[in-house]
Amino acid sequence: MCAPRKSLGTQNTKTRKIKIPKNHKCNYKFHKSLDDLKLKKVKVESCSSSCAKVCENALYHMECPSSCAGNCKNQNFKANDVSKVSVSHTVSKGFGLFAAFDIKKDDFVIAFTGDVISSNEYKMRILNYKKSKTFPYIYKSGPFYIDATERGNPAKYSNYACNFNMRTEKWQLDGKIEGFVALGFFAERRIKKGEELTIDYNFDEDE
Ligand SMILES: C[S@@+](CC[C@H](N)C(=O)[O-])C[C@H]1O[C@@H](n2cnc3c(N)ncnc32)[C@H](O)[C@@H]1O
Repeated sequence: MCAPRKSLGTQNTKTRKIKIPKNHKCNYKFHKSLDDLKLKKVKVESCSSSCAKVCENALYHMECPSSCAGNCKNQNFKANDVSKVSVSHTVSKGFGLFAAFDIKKDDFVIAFTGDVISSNEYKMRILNYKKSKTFPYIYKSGPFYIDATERGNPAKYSNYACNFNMRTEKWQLDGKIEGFVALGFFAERRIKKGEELTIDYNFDEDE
């Protein structure tokens, strides 16, 4: 049977409204408690090849630094472009994410963004969300969590499907704390405009 192994939970989508910020540039907000850990920052070198979609950094799932030349194609997370998607109601799953254009296989679709928090902060927030009956949009990111509940982008509306059409990749970003991995949704196959965009909720199961 095709079913997600993680609990899907419940939520009230009838009373919620969806706002998609148009210029959502500030994609990750690292919680202040992470400063106390005095973690090193990741240093990604500019690549010597021509920063194509498959430059040497991209092959190792590392986004190129800003210092790479103007034509660099490996800047997906910094760009935080949400123009390839739209959010609409589905028949039976609440809101869902949909392709606003045809998308080629292996193309970057959208990053899952939000507050980057420690596991202690995660535990506190989960309790508070429970108390306030707020549905939590949270995924694990290495030893941290990304909480999109208050500050996420449309990626948080991705529903689960066992024959998902977006795979989740974990990328390292220049200047961010060591251990943090950004979650990017990439087209697993060619996707037609209007198709619902879905992921596998079990992508972090091995952690
Ligand atoms: C991360 S949210 C996805 C967006 C959500 N549909 C919404 O309206 O906010 C996860 C929740 O969506 C619903 N969902 C996701 N995939 C589903 C599926 N395949 N079938 C039924 N409900 C699903 C469940 O309520 C789940 O807890």
